[in-house]
Amino acid sequence: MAERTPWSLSGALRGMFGRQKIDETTWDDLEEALITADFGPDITDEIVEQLREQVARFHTEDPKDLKRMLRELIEERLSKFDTTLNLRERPAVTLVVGVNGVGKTTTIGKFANFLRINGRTVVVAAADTFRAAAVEQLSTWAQRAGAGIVRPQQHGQDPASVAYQAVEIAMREGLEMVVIDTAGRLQTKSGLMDELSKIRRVVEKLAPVSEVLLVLDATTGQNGVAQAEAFIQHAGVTGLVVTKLDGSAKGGFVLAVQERTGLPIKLIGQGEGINDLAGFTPHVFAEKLVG
Ligand SMILES: Nc1nc2c(ncn2[C@@H]2O[C@H](COP(=O)(O)OP(=O)(O)OP(=O)(O)O)[C@@H](O)[C@H]2O)c(=O)[nH]1
Repeated sequence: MAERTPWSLSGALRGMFGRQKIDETTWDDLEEALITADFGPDITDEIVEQLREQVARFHTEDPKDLKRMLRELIEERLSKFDTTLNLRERPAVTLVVGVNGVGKTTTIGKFANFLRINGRTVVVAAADTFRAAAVEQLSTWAQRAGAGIVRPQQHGQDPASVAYQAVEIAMREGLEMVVIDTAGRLQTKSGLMDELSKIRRVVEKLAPVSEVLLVLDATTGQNGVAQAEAFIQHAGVTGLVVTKLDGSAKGGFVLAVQERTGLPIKLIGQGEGINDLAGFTPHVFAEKLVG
């Protein structure tokens, strides 16, 4: 995981854990820190209440105990979801979806690189067939990652046919991973959402889709949860990727989005570099979050 962790609560909690004893100010400060970090009001209330109970039960007044309890509680809640990527099929097909500009193409570049480092053969499909710049951007990433690419043969070609071709090539050439980039779309545009269902249906004529990853930008905060819902309905999302955590103070978004959608976070993006992508490990994340 990258070193920069602006989403860590440690700064916000420093004053509070620096005091001698837990008192009412401690609880106010904790609540404020959790709200600021975008845990959302409901989860914040639940966490504060559970910690108050634990502190009373263990008769402790030591802020260090409270810090440990907070870390453990967040880890326990994050761990309720299975964050492992399911890439056992051959080829394993991953469809990447999300609204404009959240970081889909960048994530695919980093993901292809991650798979290559782990010894997998990869082909990416540029199923964003209207934006030539998007195809070029993906092509540059594919080259850097050492992955093959299937591009549209003409402007505006049916995205489903590009995805289909990529899977076909993977099957013919024995490539292990297919990662499909899709055009960014607003969750309100039903035509574009139907297009996603079509890509999926067409690909499934050849091979099952192993993962449908919905990319969410951490800086959008709770709004991201609303975005997720339409995609879950139309694209059969299996996991989330949270990007731009490096530019966000909203580490709590990770727990909020997981609990509110019921979908596991499978990858996190923390920068624009090819190595700035990591699998999601609740223990590591909770430790970095609470400090
Ligand atoms: N800081 C930071 N920037 C990121 C991250 N991921 C993506 N970006 C940046 O976000 C911007 C948009 O990324 P893209 O990958 O083009 O987003 P997209 O979702 O494919 O965009 P569309 O194709 O327009 O839908 C680019 O400037 C990326 O460099 C991240 O984890 N951290």
